[in-house]
Amino acid sequence: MKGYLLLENGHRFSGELIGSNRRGYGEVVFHTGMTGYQEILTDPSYANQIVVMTYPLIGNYGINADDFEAKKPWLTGFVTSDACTKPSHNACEKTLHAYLEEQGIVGLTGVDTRSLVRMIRQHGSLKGYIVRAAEADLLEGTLSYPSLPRDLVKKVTTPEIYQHSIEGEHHVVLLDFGAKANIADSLAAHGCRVTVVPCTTPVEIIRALQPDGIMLSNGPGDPQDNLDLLPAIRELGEEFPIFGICMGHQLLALAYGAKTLKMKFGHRGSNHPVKDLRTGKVYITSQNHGYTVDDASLPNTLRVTHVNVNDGTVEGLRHHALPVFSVQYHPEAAPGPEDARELFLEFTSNMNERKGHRLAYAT
Ligand SMILES: NC(=O)CC[C@H](N)C(=O)O
Repeated sequence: MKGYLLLENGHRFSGELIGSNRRGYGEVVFHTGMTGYQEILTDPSYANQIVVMTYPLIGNYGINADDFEAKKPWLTGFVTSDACTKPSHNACEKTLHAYLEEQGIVGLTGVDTRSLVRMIRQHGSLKGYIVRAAEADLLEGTLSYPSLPRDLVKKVTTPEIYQHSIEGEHHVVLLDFGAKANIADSLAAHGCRVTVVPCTTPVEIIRALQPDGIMLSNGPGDPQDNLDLLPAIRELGEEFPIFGICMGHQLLALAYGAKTLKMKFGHRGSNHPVKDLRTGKVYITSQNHGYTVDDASLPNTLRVTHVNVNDGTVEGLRHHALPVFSVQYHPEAAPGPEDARELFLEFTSNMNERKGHRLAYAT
């Protein structure tokens, strides 16, 4: 069935509807990864966004049982140039089309994604609807393009505390702002027992879990919609090593008094170069964010450790005195390169050091 992506600037892009034929509304963003669409579909950070894949052929290895980043997709639409109907992979369980349909997500394929992405790059991010062609003419002119909801993190966070892994040398409490599964998996792979908690869990409850360190996860929407969560983050930083990823990085920066800004169209892809200013080393990283920490607003307590090689934006921060650090990119990748995995070692070494100090205090 024919469908359209109707953009708030009045432009429309045509294609074939796939998946659910429910109308989809969201901020239209693009991702430049050649692979990893299953992880992108289920990364909660895409809540209320319509994701356009710039790589033309998507769906060619189908959907498998292992690569989900969350139980369900939170995005509101998926746009491709060519969605493959005959996937081939030994782990493939279903087609992209079947998965979108089963999850109630609308997709649009056969779209001129090149010109769509050029438009987004020129104009900045745009909001849009995916609708059936039959509806489009009736709707156009009557549609409004409201801002995204401001409670997205609270919508996607776990409703209750749960144990992700029960064995491990270090106990990490993961504050779930919309966490990708691979963050907890990567912690477990680095010898951590992980307890996942709702983003609003009070500090006393976190303290009672006796963590060795705190992980602040990725998450959807504008970081400034979560100012109520900042006092707890500040308080936790006084007591525990902290590692923040993406939304976790932005909230950490806000907690110490920095500001965040909306970027023109963000960074979403699997090959963003990031430089570690301490070593001069460049990492190829996986990214998905539309906001950035404003380096001009950084307080004296925070140091920039990493910058984006393409546009110079802040990619990593460290507290000047506390074992608290964060990155804007995704060291857990999924999808993407694993160059930055060593940050998990930095976190476990901070937790070891804290244990050393505690032992020293005890003797
Ligand atoms: N992946 C993330 O955590 C994204 C953080 C935030 N929602 C942004 O777009 O910048």
